[in-house]
Amino acid sequence: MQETDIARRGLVLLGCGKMGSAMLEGWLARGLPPSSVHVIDPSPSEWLQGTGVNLNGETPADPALVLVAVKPQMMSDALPQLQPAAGGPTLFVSVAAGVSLQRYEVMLGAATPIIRAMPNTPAAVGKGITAIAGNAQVTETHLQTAEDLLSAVGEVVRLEDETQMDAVTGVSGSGPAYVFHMIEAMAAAGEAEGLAPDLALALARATVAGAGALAQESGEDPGQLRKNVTSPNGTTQAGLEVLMRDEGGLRQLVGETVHAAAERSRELGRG
Ligand SMILES: NC(=O)C1=CN([C@@H]2O[C@H](COP(=O)(O)OP(=O)(O)OC[C@H]3O[C@@H](n4cnc5c(N)ncnc54)[C@H](O)[C@@H]3O)[C@@H](O)[C@H]2O)C=CC1
Ligand SMILES: O=C(O)[C@@H]1CCC=N1
Repeated sequence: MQETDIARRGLVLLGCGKMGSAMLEGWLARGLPPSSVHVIDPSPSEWLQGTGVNLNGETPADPALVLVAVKPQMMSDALPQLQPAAGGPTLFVSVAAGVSLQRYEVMLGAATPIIRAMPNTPAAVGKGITAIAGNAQVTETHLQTAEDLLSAVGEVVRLEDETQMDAVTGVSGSGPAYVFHMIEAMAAAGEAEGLAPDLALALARATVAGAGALAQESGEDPGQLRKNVTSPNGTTQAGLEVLMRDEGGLRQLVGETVHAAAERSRELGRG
């Protein structure tokens, strides 16, 4: 990461659990100096303690950016401690599911530039995707600052409308968990077909990773990539007939899965 405003004025990370750590790991790996990061977390992990970041000490009065990564349920306890940085030049970025820009404006004041972001944990290896939407105080420069930071750990997309954030959360925020479960399910199925557990897991993991990389790098439509694997009357066709049965199967299950996650995000938004 280049010498940026963040490297000079500092970044405060409020909450460094699974998502905060995933992003921090990505930023440090890409050259953000640990000395510019100030983490507030009452239960720091061993990994965090070994990173060299400033931990639970005094934070800069006007950091370039405050990244909020506590659980939505902890927000009203955790956020007030950063109130002194609000209303000035500091940009607030929150990754909490379901917490609306309007709720942040109530807590931080409507004069504060606030960006709501939805990242995902592949950020830890630079392969995340984050959607962002800002309040009325957010300028193009703020959006670019957030994009610079978040693009260090993967892709960034801007949303036209904050209400799209619930659907984004259902697809890409929670999505890695669905894919990890697919790996678990394929490995278990391999075992059921007689493979040793280690071998079944290695095959499932490499297949999901390889298919993901091919889908990303080839630029080919995923439907065409699927057809490329499927020989007429061959093994894949036999498998897909189960997975895609009666227009239902996986497509329906994934639809219900994403809908449930998006609905939960809407529910969290209602407080
Ligand atoms: N885990 C994921 O894949 C994703 C999570 N998110 C969002 O990220 C946020 C954090 O989620 P996770 O990292 O999964 O949860 P987590 O429970 O792993 O991390 C939350 C962290 O906040 C800390 N904390 C608790 N009270 C605090 C306080 N008063 N001040 C400062 N820190 C405090 C906890 O010690 C913990 O380390 C949530 O709002 C979630 O919606 C967003 C996208 C993906
Ligand atoms: O499960 C959650 O609530 C968070 C938000 C998206 C992924 N993890």
